[in-house]
Amino acid sequence: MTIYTASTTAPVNIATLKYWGKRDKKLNLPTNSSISVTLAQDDLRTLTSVATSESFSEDQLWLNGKLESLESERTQNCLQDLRDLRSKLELSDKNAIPMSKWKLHIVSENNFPTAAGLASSAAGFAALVAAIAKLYELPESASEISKIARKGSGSACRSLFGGYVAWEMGTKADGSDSKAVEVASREHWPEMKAAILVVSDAKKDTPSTSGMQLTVATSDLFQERIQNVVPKRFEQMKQAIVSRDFPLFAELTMRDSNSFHATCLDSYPPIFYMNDTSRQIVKLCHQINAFFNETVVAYTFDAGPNAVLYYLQHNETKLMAFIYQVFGQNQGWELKFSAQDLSAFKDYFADNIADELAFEIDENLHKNISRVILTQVGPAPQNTEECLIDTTTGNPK
Ligand SMILES: Nc1ncnc2c1ncn2[C@@H]1O[C@H](COP(=O)(O)OP(=O)(O)OP(=O)(O)O)[C@@H](O)[C@H]1O
Ligand SMILES: C[C@@](O)(CCOP(=O)(O)OP(=O)(O)O)CC(=O)O
Repeated sequence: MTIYTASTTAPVNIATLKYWGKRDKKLNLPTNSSISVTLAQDDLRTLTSVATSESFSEDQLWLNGKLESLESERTQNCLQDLRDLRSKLELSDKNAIPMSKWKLHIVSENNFPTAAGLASSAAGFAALVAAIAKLYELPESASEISKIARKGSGSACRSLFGGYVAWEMGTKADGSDSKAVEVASREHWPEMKAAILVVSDAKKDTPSTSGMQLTVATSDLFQERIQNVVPKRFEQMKQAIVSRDFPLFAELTMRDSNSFHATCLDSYPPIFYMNDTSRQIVKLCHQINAFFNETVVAYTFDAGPNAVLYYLQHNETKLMAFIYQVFGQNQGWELKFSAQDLSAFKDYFADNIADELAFEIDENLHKNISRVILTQVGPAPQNTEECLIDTTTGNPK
């Protein structure tokens, strides 16, 4: 019996204008539009292989080597939509293989911790949907496919694109206009880099889905955010990206992270995603920008304490002089920087910063960080020849 396979890698994306709140829980329709930067896949990615064959008896998912349930309504919605599109294709092309009726085997691996607030669900659902779309040879555009990933996890729709991405909230009740679109390609602004400070013990306070439901239901501040703050910011941030205006992009990003976490605190009972370490990092970023009298860094925090710092390549030495000074003892530096780069950061700190410093650096801050992930803006999901499925058995290799 022939087994057909396809494999795709998909990226993580980190929002600079946050999605927080649903107007429809089943379809994952948001209460505001959002914007994100797609990160490079050498550092953070999901690899998903899918297989289908007339001989398979049930849909199965292996995630990081373990069988996982495919029962969740969200996953079922994704599989159903993909099968519907395949079935449409089969009706229009009598030679098409009737795969839409066959079961699927899905094998997926994340090269980073799952469910640790590193947007694994975004990369995970984007990879799942993109791999099946490839297997089914669907002709639909990335924006169309993003609507299916959205049903898996809202933020996953943005991982269907590389570079700078908007999720347009849409207004229709059926969600047909709630999709991801490209704001600018990676090539438009390739200088954008990201440093993720993974805060130890990054256990989630409240899952995103229930957290945002609570905020929608109880926060007064949230109404102000979605009605007056975000719509304006959405346009400004797109403009900042198009014109490569880092100071504006950075200020909007930091303000939006703060605004999102303020609505969490304003929920009742309150939700705390940031912790003391997160707050110290916020303060440090403002101190760094004030020190240089220039915006060299922007922070943003998702539904957890990990910090994502955005900065431009040409400011790397200035920023990393500080960050390496504080977090140099953490893991992750050698993966991206040579010994020469690292000593350049040290020298810059010693020669240009140490004597001028008007604030104290907390020498213990690194103790609350488990590792540093150094990455940059990256491309859309990629087809790959690497396959996690044994093509003779249809099971994981
Ligand atoms: N490769 C994958 N394929 C399919 N589903 C995945 C994959 N990776 C993660 N998921 C799904 O996403 C869930 C984790 O999502 P969760 O929102 O809890 O964490 P997160 O995405 O890491 O954090 P956050 O969304 O707050 O950044 C997993 O339990 C699994 O159901
Ligand atoms: C804070 C966020 O990261 C929230 C992401 O929420 P999810 O996309 O994980 O939520 P569900 O749609 O319920 O799966 C902000 C963002 O990525 O825009």
